Amino acid sequence: MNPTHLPPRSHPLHINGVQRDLPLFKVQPDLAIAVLNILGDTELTEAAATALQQRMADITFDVIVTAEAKSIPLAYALSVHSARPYVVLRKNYKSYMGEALSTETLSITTGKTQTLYLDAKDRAALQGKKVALVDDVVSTGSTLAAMRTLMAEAEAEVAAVAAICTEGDPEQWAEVIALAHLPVFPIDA
Ligand SMILES: Nc1ncnc2[nH]cnc12
Repeated sequence: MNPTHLPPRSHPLHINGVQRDLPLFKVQPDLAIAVLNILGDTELTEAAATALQQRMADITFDVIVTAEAKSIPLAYALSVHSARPYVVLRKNYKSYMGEALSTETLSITTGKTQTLYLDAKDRAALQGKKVALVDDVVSTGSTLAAMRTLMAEAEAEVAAVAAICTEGDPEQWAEVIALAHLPVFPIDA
């Protein structure tokens, strides 16, 4: 409890010299999360990409892979910093994606099942390549598991997993290169 005995309404985040107060958002009747949304936040995205690029400097990877939508700016910035291309796993199938691969994931923010698609041209580009999986927040691991499934089907090797934040149980995410950890916030009945 904070001094006023009210539950916190935001959570501070410090990334490579940039500070933000993340608003708390109820995702289940008994649980809130501190929401990180880098869309439109160039300063935070750049700070995170710079720090992650440094942490990944010794890792050999050919392509960055992320999932739509909030982490696309991070993948783009990391692509510029590392001079590697990036691939976005899509949440909706479009006809131009050809014979795409697909798999399912459960979103903590929407509580709904989503499908991730790997475009046929990206599938060809990833075959036999080493990839760095990138996300804004690794939370339940559902998106990460779906990304791993698609990489296995595309015959790409996962060389690294990187995120701005992990969330929940920190020990579960020891393999993830992350810049901060977010607690989750149980809500009393
Ligand atoms: N704390 C968080 N902020 C934004 N997106 C998330 N997805 C899962 N946890 C999240």
